[in-house]
Amino acid sequence: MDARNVLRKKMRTARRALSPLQQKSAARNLLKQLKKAPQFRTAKHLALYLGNDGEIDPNEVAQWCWKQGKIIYLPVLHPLAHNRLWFVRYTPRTPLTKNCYGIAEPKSPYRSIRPAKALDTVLLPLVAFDTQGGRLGMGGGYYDRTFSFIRQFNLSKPRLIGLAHDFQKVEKLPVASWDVPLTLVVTDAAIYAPKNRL
Ligand SMILES: Nc1nc2c(c(=O)[nH]1)N(C=O)[C@@H](CNc1ccc(C(=O)N[C@@H](CCC(=O)O)C(=O)O)cc1)CN2
Ligand SMILES: Nc1ncnc2c1ncn2[C@@H]1O[C@H](COP(=O)(O)OP(=O)(O)OP(=O)(O)O)[C@@H](O)[C@H]1O
Repeated sequence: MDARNVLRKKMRTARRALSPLQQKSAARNLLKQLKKAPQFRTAKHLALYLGNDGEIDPNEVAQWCWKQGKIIYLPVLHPLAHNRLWFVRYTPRTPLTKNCYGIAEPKSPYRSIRPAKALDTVLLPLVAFDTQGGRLGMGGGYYDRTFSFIRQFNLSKPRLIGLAHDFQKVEKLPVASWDVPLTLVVTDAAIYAPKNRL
């Protein structure tokens, strides 16, 4: 197994070991930290995800966003384009179904799709992160492929904010040529902003 897979395994096991009570408290603290970030507060069209596999859960964030009148979206596995994501409107009444990984996603993706480039901010799940904007995901390359246009055209939007439990921080991740750097990482305990990216 290569070093990335060893790290993935270790972090995923640690995430899954959290109790429901620890998850609940982490989710609340995450919202507290996120509210301090202007890149989140000012976003109108915002993507997040449904917690899975011990990931820090953005459910509290979603509730708060709806109250604020923000419009939120969930990633849906693209039915045609290989390993890419679509973003579909998510409301408290959106019917969900499980995708091939067992992760819930909106049932009728053809309604209310928003192009990735028209999102203000994306909250990304991750397996491990470093404080220089590095992100290790589940290994499908979904987010990297979907947001490669940001680097390609040197855009400032959408802003990519990684969400994690604080223990998912590592010293330094190897950077792959296709990695799209994160604008920020927000955890239950802190906000990490890469030095040259504020
Ligand atoms: N909550 C959440 N939603 C998400 C992601 C995510 O990381 N978290 N994704 C972020 O990209 C996309 C889905 N990507 C995924 C990639 C791999 C696996 C996974 O569990 N792989 C298994 C084995 C693969 C298989 O069953 O064929 C594994 O590694 O154990 C899950 C999701 C879109 N939605
Ligand atoms: N922009 C891209 N174009 C082509 N291939 C890509 C691109 N981005 C990633 N990939 C491919 O996807 C695979 C998985 O990448 P990586 O291990 O970095 O995924 P990840 O960031 O951990 O996963 P995810 O984004 O799904 O959470 C790699 O083998 C890589 O070759």
